[in-house]
Amino acid sequence: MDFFNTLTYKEVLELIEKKYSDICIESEDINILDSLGRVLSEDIISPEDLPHFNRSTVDGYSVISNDTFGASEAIPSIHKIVEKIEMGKKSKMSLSSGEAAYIPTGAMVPKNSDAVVMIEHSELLSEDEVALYKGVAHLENIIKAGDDISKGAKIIQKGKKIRPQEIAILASVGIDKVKVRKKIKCTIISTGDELIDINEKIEEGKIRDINTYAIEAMLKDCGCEVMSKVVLKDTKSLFEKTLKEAISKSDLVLISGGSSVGDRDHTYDVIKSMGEVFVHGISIKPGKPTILGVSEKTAIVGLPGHPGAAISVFEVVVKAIINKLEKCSAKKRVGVYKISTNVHSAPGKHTIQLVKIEKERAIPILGKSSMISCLSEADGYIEIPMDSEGLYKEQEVNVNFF
Ligand SMILES: Nc1nc2c(c(=O)[nH]1)N[C@H]1C(S)=C(S)[C@@H](COP(=O)(O)OP(=O)(O)OC[C@H]3O[C@@H](n4cnc5c(N)ncnc54)[C@H](O)[C@@H]3O)O[C@H]1N2
Ligand code: MOO
Repeated sequence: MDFFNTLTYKEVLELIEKKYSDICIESEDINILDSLGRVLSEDIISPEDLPHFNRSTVDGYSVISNDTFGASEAIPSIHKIVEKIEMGKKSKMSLSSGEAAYIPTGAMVPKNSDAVVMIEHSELLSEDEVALYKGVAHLENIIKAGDDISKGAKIIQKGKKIRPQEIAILASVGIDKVKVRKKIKCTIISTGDELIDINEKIEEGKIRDINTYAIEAMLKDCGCEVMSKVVLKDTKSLFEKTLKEAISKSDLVLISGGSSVGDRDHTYDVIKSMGEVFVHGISIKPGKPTILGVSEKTAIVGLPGHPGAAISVFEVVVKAIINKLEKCSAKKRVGVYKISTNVHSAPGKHTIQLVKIEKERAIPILGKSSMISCLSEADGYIEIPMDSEGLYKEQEVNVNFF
């Protein structure tokens, strides 16, 4: 007999897409330097060309390329130096045939010039005359206006999580503020008569509260804001009051423990009394007794109490919910490795197997989901789909990094 109405992992991901589509996190305008790790809520259109003038990519002599045709070590082309271009200044000249202008890397190429000869291939004959020992092709050593980014082009798509690379591109076209999703407001509720805080004296039968700390750290790592966290005894009335308050001030409530079907496991009933429960049981290992629900515009997740299971479910389920709420397109950081040994998986279950990377091999870390030591040893995890019988030694696997 099974008290759970277990769904497949794929079905759960589809329900996340459907059931949380009405929850939309508002946007705010922020300075680009504060936007690291935030999710863009608008497409970014470049207001200008980059570069916005033709620039030299080398130190040398700006010329008309045709003039240098056939130039070599034996027969250089001789040019009159008509200008010494300075950085940050507009070139004053328009080159005529037989002329050259000295130009530093990054400076503005004069009018009519279409190539630059590197300084290594030149010899000053006098103050205003230079011999060029190498011919250059049209546009050689020049980056043209708009070559990198053209005005009006979409340079970053909405939904992108901002990294230093995005800050660089925003700066390059003079954008100092962007619209991003506000931080998701979260509340953590941990339940369990046995739980004591980390600075209390340990007694037999008591368990130190790990999950409140781990969940807060994971939420912060995802860029969420933890509004409050509370540790409760397994008392239904207190649980109801706390969840009601949490729903009123949060976009996402994470509950740890009490998600199974024991007589002290109230999470399912309490969420149900306040809204809809659409998942109770997922065919994943670990993490079967996971609950997903929604009340008004708040997503509610009941995580299994075992810390290993709670963390695994956070990785594969809660992160998908966070991405959904923020409309974020970020992908997981994945590496392909060979597995060091055969791995058996649970038939009919989507298995989340912790691994560490050593000598370019993914090594499974075997232990129960209640064993916390495995987590810190792991560099990431692999997912073995429910229709697979396991993995063979040396088979290639995708490692999702923590
Ligand atoms: N009859 C069944 N029993 C259980 C099943 C099942 O399918 N049928 N599934 C097992 C699995 S798998 C898990 S995981 C647990 C999850 O149960 P709960 O979510 O109700 O979690 P608790 O019973 O409250 O706690 C389980 C375990 O984890 C410890 N725990 C709880 N909270 C914390 C915390 N904040 N920090 C550290 N450790 C915590 C708790 O002391 C228990 O040892 O259900 C199985 N049972
Ligand atoms: O979620 Mo449980 O073992 O699958 O820890």
